[in-house]
Amino acid sequence: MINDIKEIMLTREQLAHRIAEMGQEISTDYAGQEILMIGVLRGAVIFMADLARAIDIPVAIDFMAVSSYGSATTSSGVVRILKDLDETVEGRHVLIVEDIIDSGLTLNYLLENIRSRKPASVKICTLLNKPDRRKVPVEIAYNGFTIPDYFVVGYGLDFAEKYRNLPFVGILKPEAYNL
Ligand SMILES: O=P(O)(O)OC[C@H]1O[C@H](OP(=O)(O)OP(=O)(O)O)[C@H](O)[C@@H]1O
Ligand SMILES: Nc1nc2[nH]cnc2c(=O)[nH]1
Ligand SMILES: [Mg+2]
Repeated sequence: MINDIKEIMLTREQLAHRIAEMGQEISTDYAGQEILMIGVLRGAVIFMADLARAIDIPVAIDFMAVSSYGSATTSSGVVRILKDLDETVEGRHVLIVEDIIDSGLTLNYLLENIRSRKPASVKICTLLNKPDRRKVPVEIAYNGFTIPDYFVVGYGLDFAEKYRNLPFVGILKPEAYNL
């Protein structure tokens, strides 16, 4: 598996260091309050597990799964909910947690959807941000790393469901795309 990686972009130490910083910043910003962290399945799971443990105020966690907005056909920005929240959002401080923001279409939809449920507040936290690929603007409150437009895997991010369990973020060798 590691032989499929051309280059490590973010080492496990860099990830751990930055996530500790993000956890402290979030704990300070929300001091005296409680957060509802909403992870977007499946990529965000690994990041969210580490981030939650870097936060030292009370957090509840929940997850949503959405369908991708379509590949070959149209990129309409319409996202379908495959798994909805179990928790109620009304009156709570929501932090949406993502592994990566690319076109912004997924989050643009999710943000509107969560806002319609009347949270006390809602902010976005992402590990990685690829601004070069943005199609719709997204306001990010907590951004781990801004990265150039390479397809990356590891630390939750997959290629065809593989590589999510790598402890670092890396760039695949071209031959690894040939399944
Ligand atoms: O900004 P966008 O262009 O909308 O792209 C970002 C989304 O795409 C990825 O999810 P994916 O659909 O690959 O599902 P996964 O998390 O299960 O891998 C990623 O985890 C984000 O949710
Ligand atoms: N695995 C993976 N999924 C993505 N979704 C949007 N950008 C990326 C990326 O660079 N890697
Ligand atoms: Mg994916």
